[in-house]
Amino acid sequence: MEENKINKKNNILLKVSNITKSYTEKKFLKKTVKNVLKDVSFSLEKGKCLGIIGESGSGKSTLGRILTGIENSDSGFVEFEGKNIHKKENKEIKNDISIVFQNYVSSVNPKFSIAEIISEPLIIETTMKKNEINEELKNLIKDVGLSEEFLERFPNELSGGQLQRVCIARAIATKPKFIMLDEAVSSLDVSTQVEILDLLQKLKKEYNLSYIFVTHDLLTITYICDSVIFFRNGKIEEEISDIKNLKNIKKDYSRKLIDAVIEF
Ligand SMILES: Nc1ncnc2c1ncn2[C@@H]1O[C@H](COP(=O)(O)OP(=O)(O)OP(=O)(O)O)[C@@H](O)[C@H]1O
Repeated sequence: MEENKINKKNNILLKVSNITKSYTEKKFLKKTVKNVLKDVSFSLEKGKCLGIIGESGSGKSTLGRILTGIENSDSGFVEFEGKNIHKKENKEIKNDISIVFQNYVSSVNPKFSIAEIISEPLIIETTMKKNEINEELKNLIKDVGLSEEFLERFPNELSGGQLQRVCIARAIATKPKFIMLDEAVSSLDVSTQVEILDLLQKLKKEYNLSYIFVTHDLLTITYICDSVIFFRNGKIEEEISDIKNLKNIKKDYSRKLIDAVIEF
């Protein structure tokens, strides 16, 4: 039992402890403080996919920005392999973390070719030479299920699903250990969603990745995640550590989210 606990501890990739975050809003010269995240704690095991589901405005994207180091929390901390990601001396952790957003169109520069879009992180974050980058681009585009000729194209010449594949290729380019997927399939039609989720499953194995999938869609979670957190008003309402036990949820709010899917 004790050995189990130690193994589990060694296997933690991301540990989130007591995160709080508030924003101050000005309305008609009056300042109001909105508490968006309230004492949020959880962890992600290596090689796993954790789903975070909640209603619109519950704070999922804010949490995603804090977990990836884009934004600071007011209190609490996020550790990646035991190191605080918000400390300057640990800034190299950023290379181990990537993000894929819902809006693939605004995520890319329309004036850049697909080759330029995918190579951007390789140019910024690695010391690879031009010919090495060109070779790597061919591998990456193939790994996301597109042919080499796509490298010459521009974003407006791709479908939504193809462009999201390009964003995924860019996200895996520097071989991160962790990808935050923020509503990454929500803008796609259902059959393309399944294709992208299958691709993410394949890449998870090939690249040894761990995911957090932030979404309002339970079907996406049941398709790809190992565990799920139900998020409400900036707080964890309930956590199911094995997605197979989803039927054992206790809280009314989680039940409501599940029933909404079943009715659909
Ligand atoms: N930079 C900001 N300044 C002020 N308020 C913000 C900011 N970012 C988020 N908020 C507020 O924080 C709350 C949570 O927003 P967030 O985008 O994290 O929720 P969400 O669960 O991801 O919602 P959705 O699913 O609609 O994207 C909202 O009320 C939002 O208006």
